[in-house]
Amino acid sequence: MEGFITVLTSWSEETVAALVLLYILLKAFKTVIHTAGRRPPGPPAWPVIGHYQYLKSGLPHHSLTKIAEQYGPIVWLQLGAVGAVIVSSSDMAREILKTQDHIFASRPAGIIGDTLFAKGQDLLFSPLNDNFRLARKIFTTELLSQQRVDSFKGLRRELVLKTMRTALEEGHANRYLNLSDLLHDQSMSLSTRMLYRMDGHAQNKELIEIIRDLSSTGFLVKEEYFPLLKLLDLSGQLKKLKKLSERYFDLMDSIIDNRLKETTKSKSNTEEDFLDVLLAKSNISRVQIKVLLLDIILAGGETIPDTIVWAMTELLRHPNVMERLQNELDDVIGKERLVEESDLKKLEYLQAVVKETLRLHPVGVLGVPHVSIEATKVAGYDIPASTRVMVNFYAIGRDPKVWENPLKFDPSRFLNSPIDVKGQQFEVLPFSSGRRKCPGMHLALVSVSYTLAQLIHACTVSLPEGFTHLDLDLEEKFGMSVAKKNPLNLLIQKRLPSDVYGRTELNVSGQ
Ligand code: HEM
Repeated sequence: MEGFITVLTSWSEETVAALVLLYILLKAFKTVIHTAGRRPPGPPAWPVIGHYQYLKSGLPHHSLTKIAEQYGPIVWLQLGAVGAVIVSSSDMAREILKTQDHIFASRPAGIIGDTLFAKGQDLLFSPLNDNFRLARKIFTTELLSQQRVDSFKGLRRELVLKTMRTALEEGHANRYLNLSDLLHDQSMSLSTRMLYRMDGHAQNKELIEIIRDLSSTGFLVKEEYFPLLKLLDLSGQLKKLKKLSERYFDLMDSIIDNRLKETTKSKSNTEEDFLDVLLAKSNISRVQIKVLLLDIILAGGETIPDTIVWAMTELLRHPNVMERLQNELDDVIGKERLVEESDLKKLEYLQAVVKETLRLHPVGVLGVPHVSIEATKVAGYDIPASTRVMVNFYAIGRDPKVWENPLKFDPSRFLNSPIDVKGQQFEVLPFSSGRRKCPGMHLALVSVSYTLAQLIHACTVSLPEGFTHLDLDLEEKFGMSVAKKNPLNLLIQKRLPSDVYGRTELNVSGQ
């Protein structure tokens, strides 16, 4: 009852009136939300809102994990007018993402996909259709293929060293800095340089503002679950999203126009970026180009820095793990040079640290909703067509039936273990699996591992005075990427002999 009242009191009178009207209409016309059949279990539902309060809670992946503990690994929720299934175990995830991938690999139509992504003409929000097949092929074989990701190795090195230079300069002046801010700047530069070679340009600043506004608007739009609210748009959310979308489309139009002029004047581009690749294709429209680029900015921009911040937080909370990682780096790299990306495959403990971070902190905690394209059965339960499906990756990585001491940060569990995070095994699925598996996985793993290795090998990282590792919290902030809520302020200083920095771009002024 409390949850129901909290939800209602947080909405305006008009919203409540609209909901009541919707309820009366549904009753009057005997709208059948549940078709006959044996549904998965679930908690009792409230009239009108159903189980929507579980999504509305600050951290939905936590409330959904609690429901799974009570009702089992497959649960039915009525989210306003939308029927949904939440799965929270590796067996159920295998069923959805592998065995019945052909039925569950589509995306539901929704407000974000419609408004920002031109009715799902991108990849992230595309239903299972020809657009999906084309976009997926472009992402996996061209934009984010291993070869393309490797071609940006020099760019990643340049940006990581730039980040470290800023950090060391601040550290030299005894100033603490917010690690998340620093890494988000690095990640945005990486995205925009890969996308269209621009960094620090005025248009780039405009893009950063748009993305910031988009993230703060949030991706759980309640109007999506209550059609009448969508019609009325009392909260103004839809209008706001439309405005942001127009700003983004205008900005990209000017970038594309400039590029077209540039390439007709001279074809002397040295390094092919994503915009070049997409413009060279005759089978995609300008709108598709814009929404595909937005996918990369939104899906990649925050997930990488947020994961590095989680890894650093866990390392600082576990000094023994930090020491073991530093020892590995010193043994394999030595203290006379910096880490290079080509060293990563030799750094087994580093890889285990990254996997363990992704097990406990899979930043895409609930992934992106899937939808069933036809009626089917899962674990003996009837799942109607058009059911929204969410996989709780957060719960799966912490499942006590699978993981011993699941809440302990212990990278050694991944040493000499056949379990990886790449979606082949279902015990841990930070990148999901199947047709919708994250196509940015290779870029993400190499970027996270390389940045983390540089920071731990070349820097000493200290907490503010008076803080110990016991003071570090793991509070989360929900969003498209689940980030650490409280800032991680650090003093970052040199760890290696001075001449190592002097021989690289890390020659910090005044040191
Ligand atoms: C640590 C970093 C990352 C994590 C944990 C992550 C996780 C995920 C997850 C869970 C999904 C949903 C899969 C599903 O629907 O079943 C996803 C989809 C996606 N990710 Fe990532 N991701 C990361 C980084 C990236 C990066 C760097 C990019 C691009 C540069 C990217 C691009 C995408 C795209 C385009 C999709 C949609 C795929 C589709 O719908 O077919 N991701 N990611």
